[in-house]
Amino acid sequence: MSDTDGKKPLGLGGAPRSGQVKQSFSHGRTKSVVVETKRKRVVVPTPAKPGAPGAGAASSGSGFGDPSKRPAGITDAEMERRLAALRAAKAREAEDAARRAEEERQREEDRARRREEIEAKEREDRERAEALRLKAEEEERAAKAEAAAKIAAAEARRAEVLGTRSRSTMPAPKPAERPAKADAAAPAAPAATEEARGPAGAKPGLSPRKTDREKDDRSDRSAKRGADDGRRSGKLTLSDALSGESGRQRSLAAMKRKQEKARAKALGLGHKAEKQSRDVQLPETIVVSELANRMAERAADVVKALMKMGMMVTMNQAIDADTAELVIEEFGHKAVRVSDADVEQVIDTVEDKSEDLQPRPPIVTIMGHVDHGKTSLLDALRKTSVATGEAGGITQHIGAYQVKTPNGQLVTFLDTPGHAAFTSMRSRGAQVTDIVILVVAADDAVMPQTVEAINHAKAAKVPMIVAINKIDKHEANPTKVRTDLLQHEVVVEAMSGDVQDVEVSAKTGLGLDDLLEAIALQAEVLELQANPNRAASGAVIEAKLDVGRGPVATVLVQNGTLRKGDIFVVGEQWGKVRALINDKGETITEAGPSVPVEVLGLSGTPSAGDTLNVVETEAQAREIADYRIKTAKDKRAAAGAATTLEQLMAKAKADQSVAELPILIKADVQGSAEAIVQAMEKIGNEEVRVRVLHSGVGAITDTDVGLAEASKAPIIGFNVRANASARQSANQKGVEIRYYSIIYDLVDDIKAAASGLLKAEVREHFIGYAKILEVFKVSGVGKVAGCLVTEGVARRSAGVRLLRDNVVIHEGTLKTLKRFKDEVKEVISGQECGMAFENYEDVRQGDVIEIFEREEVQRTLD
Ligand SMILES: Nc1nc2c(ncn2[C@@H]2O[C@H](COP(=O)(O)OP(=O)(O)OP(=O)(O)O)[C@@H](O)[C@H]2O)c(=O)[nH]1
Repeated sequence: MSDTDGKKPLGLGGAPRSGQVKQSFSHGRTKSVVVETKRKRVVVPTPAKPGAPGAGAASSGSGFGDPSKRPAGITDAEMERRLAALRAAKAREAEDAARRAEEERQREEDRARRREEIEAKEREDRERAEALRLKAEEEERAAKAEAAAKIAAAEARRAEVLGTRSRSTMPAPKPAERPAKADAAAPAAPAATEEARGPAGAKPGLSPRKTDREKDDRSDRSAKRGADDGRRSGKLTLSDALSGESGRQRSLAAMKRKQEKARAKALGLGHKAEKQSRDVQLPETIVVSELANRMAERAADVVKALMKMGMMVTMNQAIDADTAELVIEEFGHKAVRVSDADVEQVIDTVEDKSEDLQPRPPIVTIMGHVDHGKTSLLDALRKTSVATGEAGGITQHIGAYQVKTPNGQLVTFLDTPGHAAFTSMRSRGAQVTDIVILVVAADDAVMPQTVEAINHAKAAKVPMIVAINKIDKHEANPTKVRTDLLQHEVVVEAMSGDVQDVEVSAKTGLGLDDLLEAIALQAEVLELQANPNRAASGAVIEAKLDVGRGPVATVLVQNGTLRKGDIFVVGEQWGKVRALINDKGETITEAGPSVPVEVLGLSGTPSAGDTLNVVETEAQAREIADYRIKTAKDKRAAAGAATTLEQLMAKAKADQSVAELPILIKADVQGSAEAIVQAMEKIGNEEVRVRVLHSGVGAITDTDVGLAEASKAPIIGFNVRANASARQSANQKGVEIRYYSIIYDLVDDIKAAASGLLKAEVREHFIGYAKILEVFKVSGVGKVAGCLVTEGVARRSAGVRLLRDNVVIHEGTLKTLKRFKDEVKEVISGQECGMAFENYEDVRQGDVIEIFEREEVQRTLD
């Protein structure tokens, strides 16, 4: 650098030397070009410093290391400063090198120490695993020896019994062979250890039962390592450590399983119990524990299986049938789908064989008009006096009693307050009566309720016996009763008919024996039989909630024998018979066919007419009851949807075929009831009418609600109210009860309701005409008619008719009504507009559009 011109900056490296050259081109153009020339690098040797190996390298290029070769233009002070900096740098370098060497040495020491530790640990693990293996093998040997001993003993016994049976037919292991086999397995593990060195090989506990896959994996690993095994011997990688660890655990578990298997084998004489495949009844939903129960599996296993399928459920949760079916298949069973209603199938409905049938007492219901002496007659038959204890002389309870005839036959009497219970029982399918006794007072005549009773008996196809009561009275006229009955197609024997008639007096007891005889005769004709040796079934005659005894039901056993302790389902209730009490108030242990009993032990109060069925288990009973509650609820919800007057009207509007308004009328007196019925009959025309389903006198009862529910009719109460239970059931069933005290209000309301059933009248108003002048085709809209409104007004919302030569071609609505470019609501006469029809394209020039509006006018009944 001594030859520098002094303008160039000072640098350590051989900086390029540069100069400018002026180039000349044609037309006088010139260009200055910078030319750089690189100097040859001069290496200046510098004295090497002891202990600083890199010192020589640092001096290369500049010659600063040698103060005698100072570059030109450098002051002494500058030179000194540079040399000092150079020395300091060299010293730092030397220090760093020394530190690195020391660190390297320490790391080497650490590595050696860790290697030793790992090797020691591996040794220890190997020893422990070996000990465990030996212990397990020892136990296994013992178990096998035990099993073999048992097998040998069994074999000996069998040989003793059979005499000829050869030992060779039984592949029983000889006790001596077993330990040998077990020993043979032992060297296999060390061999594996040899084969795969390091942690993978450190699995002396690996059972010889290891699967092929595992063996393959292991050999794969060994092969992979192959070449560097020597180099990496004694090293423990994380994956090796983990796999070694899990391998050991698996081995222990495998050994345990093996031991258990050996033990089970020994106990079962070498045969594992065959897994049983079951048919599992599967309803629409099932609780996990119940599913496990039906499969005879552990609930925990079922929960586990469900978890594997991705369903996190507990054993008390319900799962759907599809999921349950998968689980059932998983466990190797067969699912048998049953619908919810199938729960009822457990009820024994098998027809009795004729040889199992035995005669049973007839069940007799006494019916008749009020005060004709029903209760008195029953009392006289029972020789008790229930009638005298009754408030106001009206029968207030439902009962069933058994009476013995003079010739020793039993007759079961049902005492019902009129016909409601009889009908309600029949409507529930509980046809409990075999014979109806129609009581007609000889001093009176055939009355409305007598006729009702006749109709009920005829509808139920139950034979009748006419008891002409109060024959003791001097004004009694039995012949009139007989002739009256003729009008109602009841021809008694005295009138050469086939209906038995007996003249009786409940007061004096006259003719009672004849009546019982007539019953016996009728029963004989009916050949009443039942099978007492089967699960009982019966009908609820009455049920109540007794303060002391809980829910109590009077049940008439119809078939089978009901016993104390029987589990049953009755309507929506279920229970276990805690006690049976007969009609005399005595506790009995069993009740056969036709025996009325009070049943204690119910879960709740059933309804009259409900059927009682004995089932096998409590679970079944509960399941059926739950199912019935659910279906009843659904039914109520469905029924509740259309029984108010408003709903009925709405429904009628939606369904134009309905033109009848059904109602039930209850009034305080007969006169009012009749007046209301007549007024109702006058409401309506040829399109609608009011239909009185039933009219009666007295409070609104459960029976009325039941009838109203069935016919989806409202109940009209005129100066009467519903009793508490009727109110409750009306609420439950969604039956509307309306109270009135002024007949005109009632008539007006019903008229309004019936008017709602009338179809609304549709009136059409013509509003304008438009003539099509031209037809355009507009993309996205279709054909648009360019029109002139010639008369009235064209309205967007109005109806339109297309007329061609005064013939209606199309009727519909407008898709668009435009005035110039704008969509408008209305265009008046004299203006031009564009119209397009909804879903219609065939418009032509010269066609006329008729525009009209429709109005619905609600009609009312006059
Ligand atoms: N003289 C006479 N009176 C009788 C006879 N049977 C019933 N009575 C009377 O008739 C009235 C009505 O008798 P009940 O047995 O209560 O009549 P019921 O048909 O059961 O009446 P309800 O319970 O209201 O349906 C009572 O006052 C009885 O004493 C009879 O054979 N002769």
